[in-house]
Amino acid sequence: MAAMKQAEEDDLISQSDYQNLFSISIKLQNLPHLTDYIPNLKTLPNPLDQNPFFRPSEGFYIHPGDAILRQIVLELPGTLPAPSPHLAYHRAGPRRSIFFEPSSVKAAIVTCGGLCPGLNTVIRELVNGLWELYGVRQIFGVTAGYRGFYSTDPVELNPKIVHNWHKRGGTALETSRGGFDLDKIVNAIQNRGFNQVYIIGGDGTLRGAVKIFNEIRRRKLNVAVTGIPKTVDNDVGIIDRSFGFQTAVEMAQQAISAANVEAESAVNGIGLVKLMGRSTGHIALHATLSSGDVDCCLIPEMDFYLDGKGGLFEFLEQRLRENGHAVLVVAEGAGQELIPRTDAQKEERDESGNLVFLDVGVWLKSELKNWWTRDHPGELFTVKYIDPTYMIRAVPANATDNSYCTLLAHSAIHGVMAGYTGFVPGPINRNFAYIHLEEVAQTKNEVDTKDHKWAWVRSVSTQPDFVRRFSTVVVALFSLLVVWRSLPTAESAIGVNWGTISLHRLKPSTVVNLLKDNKISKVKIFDTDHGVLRALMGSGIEVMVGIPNEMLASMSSSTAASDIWVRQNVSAFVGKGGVDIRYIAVGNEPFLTSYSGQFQSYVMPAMLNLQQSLAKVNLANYIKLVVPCNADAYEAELPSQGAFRPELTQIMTQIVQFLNSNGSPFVVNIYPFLSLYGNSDFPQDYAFFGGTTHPVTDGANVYSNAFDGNFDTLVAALAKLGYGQMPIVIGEIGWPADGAIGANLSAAKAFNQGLINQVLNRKGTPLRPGIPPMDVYLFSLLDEGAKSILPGNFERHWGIFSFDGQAKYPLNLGLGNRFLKNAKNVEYLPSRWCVANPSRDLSDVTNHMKLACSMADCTTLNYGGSCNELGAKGNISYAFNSYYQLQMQNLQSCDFDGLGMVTFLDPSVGQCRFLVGVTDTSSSSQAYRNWVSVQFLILWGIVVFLV
Ligand SMILES: Nc1ncnc2c1ncn2[C@@H]1O[C@H](COP(=O)(O)OP(=O)(O)OP(=O)(O)O)[C@@H](O)[C@H]1O
Ligand SMILES: O=P(O)(O)OC[C@H]1O[C@](O)(CO)[C@@H](O)[C@@H]1O
Ligand SMILES: [Mg+2]
Repeated sequence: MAAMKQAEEDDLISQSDYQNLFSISIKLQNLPHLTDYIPNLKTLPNPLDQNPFFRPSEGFYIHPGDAILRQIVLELPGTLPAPSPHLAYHRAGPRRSIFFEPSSVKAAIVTCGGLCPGLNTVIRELVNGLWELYGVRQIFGVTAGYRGFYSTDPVELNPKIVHNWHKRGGTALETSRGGFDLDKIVNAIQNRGFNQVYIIGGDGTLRGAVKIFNEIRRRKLNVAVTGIPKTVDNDVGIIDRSFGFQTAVEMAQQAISAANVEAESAVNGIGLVKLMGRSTGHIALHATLSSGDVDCCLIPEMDFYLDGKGGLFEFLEQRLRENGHAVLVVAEGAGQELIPRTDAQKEERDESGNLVFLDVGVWLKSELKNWWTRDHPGELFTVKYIDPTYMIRAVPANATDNSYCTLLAHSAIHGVMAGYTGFVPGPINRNFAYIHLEEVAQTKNEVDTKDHKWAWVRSVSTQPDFVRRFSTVVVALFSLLVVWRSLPTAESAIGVNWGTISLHRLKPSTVVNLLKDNKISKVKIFDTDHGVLRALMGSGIEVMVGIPNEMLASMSSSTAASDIWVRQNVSAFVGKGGVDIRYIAVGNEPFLTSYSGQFQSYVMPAMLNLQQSLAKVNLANYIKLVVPCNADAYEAELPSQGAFRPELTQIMTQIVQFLNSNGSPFVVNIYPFLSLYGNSDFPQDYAFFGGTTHPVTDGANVYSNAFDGNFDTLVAALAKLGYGQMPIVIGEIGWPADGAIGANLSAAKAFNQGLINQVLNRKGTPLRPGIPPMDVYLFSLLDEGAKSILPGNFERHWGIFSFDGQAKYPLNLGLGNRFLKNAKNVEYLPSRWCVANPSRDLSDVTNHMKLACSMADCTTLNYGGSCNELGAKGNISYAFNSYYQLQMQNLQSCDFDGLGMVTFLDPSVGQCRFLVGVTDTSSSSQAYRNWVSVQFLILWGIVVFLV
């Protein structure tokens, strides 16, 4: 009885929880409307008022305030889950007033990209809906995708023509990839007098639609644009699911059944089915769940491997032994990084620029055969490979998808007739909503391999998780912490430095997701920013935190100071579900020559105090103290003669002894770029990894790159102190992509990829052959626009990602993904830029520019930078925009005494990117902005005074 009462009480929500629920903040997402840029458009009553079948009753029309919440699962009682504020979208459906006179409507419908069941239904229902609901009579189909706008005449459509189309697969309008020519498309829309444009397509198409919408808005045309999301892969974000997806899953059943029959009817038979899904495995997952015949499902979101313990072959071996057969489903994008490719194949793209995949099914089939012949020579074995991919997407939609397509088309029409533009209609939590085109174009829907659906797939099939594990002996030793974590033969790992001296700072949780998406499992930060540490909690990522040089004096003063620091910054975060702190960097390059020894005497005492503090909280064996040194701590003509700088010999001896007794590695930062930058005689190719015409010969050893030479100089220096075997971690290494001659995208890519390949190939160096550095932390993850440019303008451009988490170039980190994945869910400010007003005389702009650039980042404008060739006006616009974004697009910040103006057209030219800021106003970015505002006032005062 008491237990029941308790359970009832647990189910009750207290009054305060209700208050909590109703006080949640909700942000209604922006939905563009024609009146945003064409004021005073005439409205008309909705003709549905007169429609005998509808006879709109109370509540029929959608009210402007009707909204759909994106997240409807709340956690009560207790704190509400992220995100805060909760996002809401305008509800789709007919409006009381419309902004188009039906007789003046000229609608265009186009389909782009690959096929998908239901395309013809959407076209048919657009035609029927426009015709029947609103009385529109001029409806045209644009043929063969985007290129059709300008290369062929459109075809006139009416309900009679489209009558049977929903029963046909494919698209009666034809489709294509490529052919996106913005000017030609918008000119054609304008010339042909289209005022409603319905664009049906996938992620690429929607990105194109965003550009068309922006251009139409720039030209202030009375033309509404909507993008209707099409994808058989179900990879479009925000909406519940895309049309055609259910049909595809249903069709896949036939292939899986056939594979099962073939497998069952053979001795040691394997049925292998490839399904579509370039970057997401939704079809494979759902087909597996509903079929019940599948033994193993492989999707792009999950790595797998073939050989060895826990691998695919081991699993299949067991299945064949138990059942005599097995069925394997693989999504086309799975395992792409495992398939060997020629250089040409690595670059091959389709007309739209999508990477062309190799056939994972054909490859798997051949690997399976090789495995069996190798391990079971002479034993019967059959693999039947079925590729139903085009059959699946070429069929007409099933009943569920057909009715979905109908609602989708009608939602689009209602929105457009009501004057909305630049939007996508789609179901969110089973209610149709209008979503900003750009938001949809940027969001991807991937399979969440941590949710219950994927867990269920694994539990039904008992397929492996394909996570490589240490042997139990190693795990036991590891947990006893007697293992020398830095065994010279251990796998090297690529990690990254995450610095936060930024003007536009991404949310820490966004950055942690970026790390996870890129499978980066080691990160080095320069302090113990609690926002960053909180975001890293539970991520499983190993972290090196840092104590800034300025704090060394206090750390060295007493164990009381180090106790507090450890308690507040380390013990408060480690533990189950916490941050996996593995290293504490005591200072950052504290022996740098330019510091003239100011931190030198604090390092050892600080380490000793910190070691004691760690011991008090039982962390001394798990967390290692290290001292990242710059490579200027040692010197030599030739690597074998390497020695620490004479004035450092004593302290280095103490440090190295300390590191050795605690099982810690030596951490060094090596920058071949700086050698090249600071020395005009330095042979350029020696800085990279592709071989050199200027090798360095050191006795029997020949060095072909600066990194190896530098590394071995350190090895020799350590050997002189008696620690030639000490493991070495590269704390920072990288190449900037902008801001100097030689700092560009291709050089940065060549250096970083060369380095990663060399490390992962375990080549080692002449003094440590076959033993690469223990870990390598790339410098850096993101650009930091607020860094001092004393060393050079390049200092703000070290990121492999730009400040907003967008990959600058394709880079294979060797961690499982073939390329870098961009940050997801970045909350940008609106797509607006501030530029120089072309109608104004700009001769008085100098002070404005100086001020803008003293606060915002203009380093790319200088010689060697990506925006160096903009010309005078372009430079001004760039400076204005950088400042405007820094000020969170505050309208006044684009004034510049009337010389600036806001534009909706992206002024970026070639590789010169005019940024749009991100909306996070948290922590240090805000602090920095406050700081710059003060500086601004001071500077402004000075300028006024000087004038
Ligand atoms: N970033 C972009 N900007 C402008 N147009 C684009 C962009 N990406 C793709 N497009 C254009 O959109 C059209 C369709 O793109 P794509 O071939 O990638 O198919 P999709 O719409 O993504 O559909 P799916 O991949 O589901 O078949 C093509 O005409 C292509 O040129
Ligand atoms: O062979 P095509 O027409 O380029 O299309 C193949 C691609 O289109 C899709 O069906 C939709 O994106 C993918 O699943 C597939 O990779
Ligand atoms: Mg696509």
